[in-house]
Amino acid sequence: MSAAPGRPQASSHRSAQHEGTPVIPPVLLSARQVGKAFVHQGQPRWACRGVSFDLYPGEVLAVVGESGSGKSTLLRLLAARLACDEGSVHYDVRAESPNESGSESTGLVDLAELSEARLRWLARTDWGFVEQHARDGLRMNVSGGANVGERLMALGARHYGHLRSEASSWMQRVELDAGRMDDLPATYSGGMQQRLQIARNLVTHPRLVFMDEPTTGLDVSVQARLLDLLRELVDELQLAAVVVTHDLAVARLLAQRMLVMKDGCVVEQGLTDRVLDDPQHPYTQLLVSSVLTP
Ligand SMILES: Nc1ncnc2c1ncn2[C@@H]1O[C@H](COP(=O)(O)OP(=O)(O)OP(=O)(O)O)[C@@H](O)[C@H]1O
Repeated sequence: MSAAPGRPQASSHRSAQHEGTPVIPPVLLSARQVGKAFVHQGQPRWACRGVSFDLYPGEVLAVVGESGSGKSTLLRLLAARLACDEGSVHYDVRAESPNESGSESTGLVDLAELSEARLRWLARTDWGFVEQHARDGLRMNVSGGANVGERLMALGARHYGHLRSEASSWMQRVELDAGRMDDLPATYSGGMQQRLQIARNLVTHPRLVFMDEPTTGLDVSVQARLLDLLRELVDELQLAAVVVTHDLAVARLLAQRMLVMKDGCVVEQGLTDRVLDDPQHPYTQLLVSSVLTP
């Protein structure tokens, strides 16, 4: 395992603890100088570059910026859906993840060093990924209940009665009528599909959920209720999340911290209230004032 740079080592934690300094919780996800380039008209062009931050368990980070600023690319790098061209992403891998060779590391591990089996395990159990368009995150040809039960089956659950009862209870938890569990998702409204996608992701109690514009494109009233629901679930389940949004109100409501991206780079980061109430970078000031100005 290669340690992420720039982080205090275990011994310095111990001495800080000794002196009565508050103990820093272990990092869940760590990005260091993360970058990705795509070829555009024969030339590589950086979609995002030089992004660094640490995310702690139970913490919600919003990534904001205008269209094309690199938010979704960053999210896909963090979730190992894309490989970094520069830098690295480390994740706190649990001991119970599959370890076929018996030699794979646990603790904070570089995602680039994980086997396909371990990455698949993370994606199906310890992580969730909520897509902007629910149909990209659902299996549209199986029932709503099967969509929720599927991730449990990936963990080895086979008892049909248990799978149905878990699916039913999660559907109710996201305010869906459990009586619709045998219906195909295509027969659900957009807001219902999004709630189903959230249930599908949370059924395995992931520690980290990636969300790409989770409420964009829905009616304003549906959006407001969905945001409340997400906030309740994040609190109740102590989820860590990285939420990509162009909507500063979503960042304010869901996230304790935020990154502001422009042209693939982070121009400002900090506590959400501080960044939104006292933006330092001219671009953040512009974003904030464009929302406030009628
Ligand atoms: N698969 C790809 N191939 C080529 N270029 C890409 C690819 N994905 C993203 N890009 C480019 O990378 C840049 C950043 O795109 P990205 O989708 O990450 O931005 P974004 O901030 O999420 O935008 P939006 O809010 O519109 O989704 C854009 O210039 C985009 O055209």
